[in-house]
Amino acid sequence: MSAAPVIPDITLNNGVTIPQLGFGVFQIEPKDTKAAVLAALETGYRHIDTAEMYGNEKQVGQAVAESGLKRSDVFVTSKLNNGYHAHAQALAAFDRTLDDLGMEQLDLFLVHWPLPGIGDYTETWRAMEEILASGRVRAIGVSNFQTAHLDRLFQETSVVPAVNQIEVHPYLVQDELREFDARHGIATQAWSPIAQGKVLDDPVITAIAGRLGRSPAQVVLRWHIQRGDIVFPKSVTRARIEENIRIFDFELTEDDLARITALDRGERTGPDPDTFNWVPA
Ligand SMILES: NC(=O)C1=CN([C@@H]2O[C@H](COP(=O)(O)OP(=O)(O)OC[C@H]3O[C@@H](n4cnc5c(N)ncnc54)[C@H](OP(=O)(O)O)[C@@H]3O)[C@@H](O)[C@H]2O)C=CC1
Ligand SMILES: O=C(O)C(=O)[C@@H](O)[C@H](O)C(=O)CO
Repeated sequence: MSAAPVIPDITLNNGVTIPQLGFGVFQIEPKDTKAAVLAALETGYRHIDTAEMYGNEKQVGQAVAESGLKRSDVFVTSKLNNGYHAHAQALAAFDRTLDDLGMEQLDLFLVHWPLPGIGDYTETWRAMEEILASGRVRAIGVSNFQTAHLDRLFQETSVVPAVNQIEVHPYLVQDELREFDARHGIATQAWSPIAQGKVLDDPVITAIAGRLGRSPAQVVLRWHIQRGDIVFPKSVTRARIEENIRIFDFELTEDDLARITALDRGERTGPDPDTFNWVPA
């Protein structure tokens, strides 16, 4: 196989850098996770996105440890699960995440969901600020926060989140929230970047892919990269893991970008953050 592509870094608002393309592990069974993450690291990915909710932090940690790479060469993100928003529980959950990953320090820790109907995410965020101050995580951020949730954090807490990880793909382009993030120095991370496959047979995308001799997934991932977002497609399929990283040797035109953005139809594949208040039993 040819040399691994060079993946650009994005500099977060506290100076920490993160590879713009990573590898997501949602819905990868624990038994399959180590092999998938090792395949991604062998292919050249240096950024893994996991969460306590995914039940595979241990296997992510094992893959990083067994990869032969230095710990500092791999950027690892995890997320605080929904049942642990209270201050003491958030601190304890972070300890468990580090233990499960088998790491001394995490690169990025996120509040997974705001849960506006049940918790007080400002209390949660103060716990995150304490974790940051402890030096055991290099950056903290949020996930699925809408502008009103962020505004409340700005008013009542001190540290501006480094990232906001939200659902973004051609059927949910989220330009208003992305612009709000950017105005406040928050990097946007686009989850479900290919909408779990739902956008790949769209005629606009297949036509651009055909013209460029690329796959639909490569075109969509390239659209995210040129918009400046951070992405981490998931796959357990070696050929797709390799395909999804080979997006740094071609460019979409301004017209391609605009045509893909115009596919927006406000369609979510996942829950709506304003109404999602699920906590594990
Ligand atoms: N913060 C949050 O609330 C959320 C965060 N996330 C994060 O975002 C990551 C990515 O999102 P995810 O929901 O997994 O969905 P993705 O948009 O990454 O799509 C994954 C699906 O697409 C398939 N696929 C991957 N590559 C290709 C390809 N080149 N061609 C065709 N099909 C392909 C995969 O199949 P296969 O594996 O069989 O190859 C899988 O079914 C997650 O893994 C997680 O890390 C996701 C959801 C919510
Ligand atoms: O994958 C994630 O990070 C999620 O938060 C999702 O699992 C989300 O909670 C969901 O899809 C629930 O049905």
